[in-house]
Order: sequence, then structure tokens, then C-alpha cells
Amino acid sequence: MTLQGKKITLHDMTLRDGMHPKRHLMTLEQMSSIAQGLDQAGVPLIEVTHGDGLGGSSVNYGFPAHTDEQYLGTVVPLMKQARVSALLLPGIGTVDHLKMAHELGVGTIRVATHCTEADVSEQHITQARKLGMDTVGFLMMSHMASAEQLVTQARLMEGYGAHCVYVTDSAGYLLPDGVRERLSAVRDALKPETELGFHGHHNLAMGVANSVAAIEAGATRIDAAAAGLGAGAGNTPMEVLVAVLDRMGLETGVDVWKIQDVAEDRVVPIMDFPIRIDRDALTLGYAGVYGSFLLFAKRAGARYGIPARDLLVELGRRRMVGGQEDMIEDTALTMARQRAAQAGV
Ligand SMILES: C[C@H](O)CC(=O)C(=O)O
Ligand SMILES: [Mn+2]
Repeated sequence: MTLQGKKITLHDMTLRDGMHPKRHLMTLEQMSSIAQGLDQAGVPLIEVTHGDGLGGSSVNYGFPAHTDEQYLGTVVPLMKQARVSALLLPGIGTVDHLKMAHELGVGTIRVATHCTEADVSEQHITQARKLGMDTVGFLMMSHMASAEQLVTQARLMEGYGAHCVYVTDSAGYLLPDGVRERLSAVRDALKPETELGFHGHHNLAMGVANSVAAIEAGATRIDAAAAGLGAGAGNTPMEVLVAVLDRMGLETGVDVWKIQDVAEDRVVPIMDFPIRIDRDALTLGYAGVYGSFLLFAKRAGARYGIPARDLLVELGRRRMVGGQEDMIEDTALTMARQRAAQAGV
């Protein structure tokens, strides 16, 4: 199959998924510097919000350094060619948040649901279309659904008016065959004019390979983050993906050298810890656990004396999904009690 000359829209996640490892505490200066670097490197689309999307600021998800209004109001006017997108999870973000983002100049909205719950996206997708926005449906934790189930869910989002539907590997669990199977089925089921997207995590080091598999299956929008800054072992590293796609003859419009410099000079220096496949991040991918649970599990594990890895395996066994962050502490406490009882304490 020749992909030579095919146009791929790269969508940057550094300033949204990258908020998870920053505990949502990025400064406006950090956001501005990275966003301008991405813009100058030719990245066409940049997502900006709390890691859990518009309205994520809460006890459950974490309080950010600034409001979504402040982040968006700072970044949008600085952009010379890039468009800014925002993520919205129904139940966390409201239609009012959507309108606020639109008024601040956000052109693309991505309405995210668990992979079997697309029906909760109807109101937000419909409203975004009414506002004239580029509207995307985003099916999270897609490894938990079969290709057939994803087809049904993607068709729902398309039916509500989504211009593009994403298959999202939130846990970084999928291998290239699983990506190919799911994306091919969804591609075949959607109208030709509806775009297909893929969002990967690098917990099993498959971010780039899975993105290539997604493109081979017909995806035209691919998410990545500079230096991989994102939940777990991070997102697909943008600078690596750009180099690989360039070698394959695909057109991204992103400068191979400039994006490396953004990663190296602007993103790596703001990391609170190295984004790498340590044993806990690897366990996310191996056990199929939601990427943003990582820091919650480390904190709860430390509090109750349970290794984060054991806790993550248990969260995977319980098939816990985004929105159940408050259950992580509960699970750690239960495990600590069970272990104490077994030890006769
Ligand atoms: C709210 C999540 O961080 C969305 C996402 O990036 C994913 O599911 O992956
Ligand atoms: Mn993600």
C-alpha cells in the first residue's frame, strides 16, 4: 500500500494530555512558549485545557494553576497559523463551557466518552455543530470494545453530526493488529467524508507503530505530544512521529527539526519527572488501565502502603474507567485491609 503524499493532520496534545503529568499546574508562560514553538514548527492543531477537558477543575480531577478561560485566552491570540482545540467530557464539561471556548476562538471541539457510551455525546456534538465548530467524537478506552461495538458507537457520533471520530487508546494497551482491526472496521462503516482519528499512548512503546497502523487503516488525524508529554508513559512522541511520517513520504506540514527543538528546549525542561516507560507506566499498558490513573495510583499506593503496580493491576482487573478516580483510594484501602488481615495484623 502506498501512502506517499497522503496528507495527515497532526494534533498536538502537549498542552492538554500533558497537563496530567503536570498535575494541571502548567503556567501561562509555559503554555505560551510551547504553543508558539508548536505553531512555528507548523503543527496545525493544538489542544489546550485542563487534562480532563473543559470544566475539569475539581476535587476529583485536580485543580489547575489557571482556568480554562485563562489558558485559552492566552494561547489563542498568539497563534499565527495553528488552530486551537478543546476537549470536553460530557458530565465534566457543560454546554456553557463549550460556548465559552467557542467565544475565545476555539475552532475544534472534541467530545469524549467512554467507548461504549457515545449516546451521552449527542447534546454537545449537536450544540458544537450549531456553533459552526469542527466537531469530533472521541471514543476513549477503545481496547475495551470490539471492532463491531466501536462501529456502532462511531455511527452514533457521526449521526449526531461529528465531522471526525477518534478511536482512542487511553490505556496504551493496543498493539498494531488491534488498531488496524478497529480502525478498518470504523473506516468502512463511516461516510467517506467523515474523518477518522487515532490517539495513542506509549505505555507499551507502540505509540508510533500504532499511529502508522491507524494511518494504513485510513486515519487522517493523529494525536501526539512533543517529547511525549502526556498521561502514563506519555502520548505518541510528536517529534518521532513527524520524522517517521516524513521518511514514509506522508505530508504533515510539520518541520522535522523545529519540532525536535520544541520537544528538547521547551517541553523536556518543564517535566516534573521523566516521561518514560517505568514499571508503573508499563503496567498501565499491560493491564489496560486508563492513563491518567497513574499519579492517582502512585499517591493512593503510597498512602496505604500498596505498590502502585499492584494497585494498577487491580484497577485493570476491576475494569475501572475514567470518572472513577475516587474509587482508586477506595481500592487501595481495601487492598491494604485485605493484606493486613492475611498477615494477621
Ligand atoms: C480525559 C483523558 O485524558 C482523555 C484522553 O486523552 C484519553 O482518554 O487518552
Ligand atoms: Mn490521552
